[in-house]
Amino acid sequence: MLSDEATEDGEQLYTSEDARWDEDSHGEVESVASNEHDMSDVENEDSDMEEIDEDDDPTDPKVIEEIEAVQKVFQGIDKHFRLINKIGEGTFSSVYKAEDLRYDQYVNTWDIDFDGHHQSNDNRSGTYHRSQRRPKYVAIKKIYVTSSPARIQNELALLHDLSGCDSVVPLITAFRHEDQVMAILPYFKHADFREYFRQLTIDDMRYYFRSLFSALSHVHAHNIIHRDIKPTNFLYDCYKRTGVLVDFGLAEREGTDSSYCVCQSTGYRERQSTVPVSRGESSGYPKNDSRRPSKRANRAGTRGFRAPEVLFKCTNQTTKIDIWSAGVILLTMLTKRFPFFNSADDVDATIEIATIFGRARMRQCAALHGCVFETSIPTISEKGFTLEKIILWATSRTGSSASGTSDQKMPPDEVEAVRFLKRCFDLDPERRISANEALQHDFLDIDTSDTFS
Ligand SMILES: Nc1ncnc2c1ncn2[C@@H]1O[C@H](COP(=O)(O)OP(=O)(O)OP(=O)(O)O)[C@@H](O)[C@H]1O
Repeated sequence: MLSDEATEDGEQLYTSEDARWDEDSHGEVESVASNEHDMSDVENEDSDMEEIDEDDDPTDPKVIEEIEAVQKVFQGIDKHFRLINKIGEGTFSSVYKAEDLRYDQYVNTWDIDFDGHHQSNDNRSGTYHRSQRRPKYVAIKKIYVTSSPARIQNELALLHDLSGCDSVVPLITAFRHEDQVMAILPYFKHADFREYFRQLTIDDMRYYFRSLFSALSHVHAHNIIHRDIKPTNFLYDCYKRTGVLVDFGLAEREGTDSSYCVCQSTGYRERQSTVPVSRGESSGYPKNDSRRPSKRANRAGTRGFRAPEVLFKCTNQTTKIDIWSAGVILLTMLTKRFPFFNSADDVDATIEIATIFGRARMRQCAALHGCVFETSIPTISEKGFTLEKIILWATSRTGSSASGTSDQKMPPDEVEAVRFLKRCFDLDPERRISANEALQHDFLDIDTSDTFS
């Protein structure tokens, strides 16, 4: 559990179980820090130059001002962290890169680059002095005061519960001053998705999704829905071929916000499958429909990544909504188009999905959640298009009848990727592949022993 602790600076802090910021733990910390180190064990580290990064050079006067403001609010933070630059800004937070100045004084179980195995055998702590190693970086996520306390508490509690998986960001600690809250996370070096997604080979995609689905499998095993799977929330290192899932600001425990939806009723799917898919338009609508309460469901997420059941306001959403969003990332890579779906609202988003999947399947999907799908938009055909066709179109590999050419054939590894994509894009969440099943799929059947960690 997270608990309130007072620091030497008199701030009220939340501390996680590794007792970071908890001054009571300093007895142990001192003994850890005083362990002797075999210099030969840290030789490799010594030779590492301090990483120089474009992130490390704040030139924008606004950012410098912001960093000063943060230090003013959190008096004494500069003794713990050297704020370096702003590295991210989202709807709910600003994220700063900082050097962890007191790394050596704590047990750093969160550190996947933990240097313990480089130490002599009798050094159980695996820590050594600052001067003998590379600087350790953290990401400080300053959550905007507009987020409700319950939402902030939820994000921190979920992060805390999810610790222990290399592909999910661990929470080092968190602290609060009045209405200001900061979460301290390990810093993950990653590339901007827009800079690399067009260059990825099918093999690269296998590694990306193996890592992403490992994270999802861990999150879903805890019955947690992330709700905001998108490229900026999966920090991927193309060189190491591993990624880390971040941003649990919209995440929720499955079932928290749910109520009965017709998709749960026994035999409903069977009855649905006997409904003729090519029904004509409905015979009419109630003239005065204003007294019927509107359907309410959690729609949190990012446009373009919402699953159809979210768009149809299913009141019993499951972890499968994350699988759909992961599918959107794969479609983006295969088509080399970002953002692939670009609708401004949920109606347009439904139209975009319907253009691919066609009216017949959209009608069935809508009916599954007690909705009716009808449209007179001529570009939405009854059958839609295959995903192969969409990908070939987007990558200019289709033929034209005018020139008498036919579509190019996809290589077998791409066909396998599309087969996997179809499983992520099952319109019925119950039939959609789960994260665990995905890890067993041929597309993700790779040897990850050659990935760096
Ligand atoms: N641990 C980290 N290491 C490195 N960079 C990070 C880390 N955490 C976050 N970032 C950067 O900060 C950005 C914003 O972080 P995050 O998604 O947690 O905030 P947010 O306010 O919820 O964003 P959004 O509104 O986009 O969902 C990320 O896209 C990433 O570039």
